[in-house]
Amino acid sequence: MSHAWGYAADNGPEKWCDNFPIANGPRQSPIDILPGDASFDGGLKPLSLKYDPSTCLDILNNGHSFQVTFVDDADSSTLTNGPITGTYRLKQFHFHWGASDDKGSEHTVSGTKYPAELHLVHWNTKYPSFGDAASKPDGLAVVGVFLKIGDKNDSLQKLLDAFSGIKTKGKQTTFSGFDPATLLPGCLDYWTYDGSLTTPPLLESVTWIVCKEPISVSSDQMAKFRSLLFSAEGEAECCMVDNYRPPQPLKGRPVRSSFK
Ligand SMILES: COc1ccc(C[C@H]2SC(=S)NC2=O)c(OC)c1
Ligand SMILES: [Zn+2]
Repeated sequence: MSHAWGYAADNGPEKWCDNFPIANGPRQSPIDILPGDASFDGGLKPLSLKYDPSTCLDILNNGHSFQVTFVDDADSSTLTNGPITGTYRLKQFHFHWGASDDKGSEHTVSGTKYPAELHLVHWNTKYPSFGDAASKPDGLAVVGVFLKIGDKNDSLQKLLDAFSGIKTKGKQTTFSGFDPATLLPGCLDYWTYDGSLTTPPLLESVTWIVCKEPISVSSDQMAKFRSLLFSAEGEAECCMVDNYRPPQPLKGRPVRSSFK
């Protein structure tokens, strides 16, 4: 496999196990969520997501997706309650999407793929840093939100309007005052299970919290996602599409729901 992992045939998800054997581990993500097999857990608390737009720092094309990064040196933007204990700080959010509207999400629901999926990445403040937390079994909590084709999403549009500055791999621009709460669905019912990062290093450190309700995105907006490039300036252009890992074996893990 070429050194750098990616999503192409020669370096994509089917090849990641060559350099990252945990790819075949016991708690890999994403998964296909089967609502009928999930167990309602009345002990699960509602999610408490409290985000401060002033902690929004920049927007970056990292060559795999685009991400918006937050200042995380204080408990300004946090996730508490839900299935987790303690306080987790928002580090970044990013997306996964397809080359067409019929695919793109990482998690699926009864085999249904959504055109895109948002990941809001939080780290457990019982550890000194994000990097340290990323290697611990309770280190990270990622909130996943599905995107479904429908009305234009004005909050997403603010991200898309910044794409001119981050078209190629490695490009980054300042991006301030964005409130990630505007990307959340109205209903915060969720499924939760123990999983992993969905890209190398595939660390099994994520408490997954997948929202049942999707947010909307228009087909024109999805086309704009696909205008980003995996490639760097000056390289042969490679459209940033199909940057999703397919569902992985559940291996006996319980999936709980916060709703009946
Ligand atoms: C510690 O090193 C990493 C590496 C990659 C990602 C992003 C991956 S993991 C995910 S969920 N979705 C993605 O695309 C990380 O995010 C927490 C952390
Ligand atoms: Zn992700």
